[in-house]
Amino acid sequence: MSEGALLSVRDVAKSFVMHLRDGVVLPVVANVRFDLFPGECVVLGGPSGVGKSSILRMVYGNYAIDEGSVLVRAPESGEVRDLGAGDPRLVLAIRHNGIGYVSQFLRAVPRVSAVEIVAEPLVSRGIDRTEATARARDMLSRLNLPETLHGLPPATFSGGEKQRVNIARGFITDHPVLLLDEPTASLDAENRDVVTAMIGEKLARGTAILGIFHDQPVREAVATRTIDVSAFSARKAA
Ligand SMILES: Nc1ncnc2c1ncn2[C@@H]1O[C@H](COP(=O)(O)OP(=O)(O)OP(=O)(O)O)[C@@H](O)[C@H]1O
Repeated sequence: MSEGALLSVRDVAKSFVMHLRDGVVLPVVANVRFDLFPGECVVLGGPSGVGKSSILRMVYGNYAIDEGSVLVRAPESGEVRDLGAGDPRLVLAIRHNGIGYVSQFLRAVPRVSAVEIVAEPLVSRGIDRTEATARARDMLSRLNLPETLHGLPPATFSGGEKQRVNIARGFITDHPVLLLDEPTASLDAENRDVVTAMIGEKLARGTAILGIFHDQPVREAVATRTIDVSAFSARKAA
């Protein structure tokens, strides 16, 4: 692992095997190799279908990898661990205090209010519920979610309202590495600016961000480096 990096992806390859289609193999990426350092926002670029989301999901342990390693530095001990080995306990431990993830869509939890969804990561890390709730409300207000919605379950919220609940939940903790999959896709210009500012604050505190941003103004505002995923295309190489 590179000196000072929080995440090192080393020679990762991934194919999808379509079991319902006679086991057809779809190679996606190969030889994926990059590092992520504190305070940088690395943007995954390249055309649709090239494998950007797949890389994020492999780094988060959602997709198993076929080859290579995903090395993560533990926040307290500094110990380096390989998520690519596919140990589910390690994946859960790293999600707890190592890597945060804001997916494109909020997983709707029935009957749980927006403010509880946002406060939950703090409560599960031992923060008092009253304080966690207050911080969740502040973050939702900063993202312009009307107070009347704070106490309601997001199932009936608009796409942009759900996305803001998702962003608030992902940003409320301080994971050293934060993965963002198109966090501003459904947002209006005002809320895009709020999220851009929130990303800047995370970077200033040393968080390392890896993300996909189709929205060009946001991408230009936040990116410190871009990786063109076409360079890792397994189909081109095949
Ligand atoms: N779970 C899956 N099963 C089978 N194929 C998949 C799966 N996930 C992704 N793929 C395929 O892998 C390729 C890369 O998909 P991916 O979503 O990573 O691309 P992307 O670069 O993020 O695209 P976009 O910019 O359109 O979101 C695509 O051809 C997609 O069909």
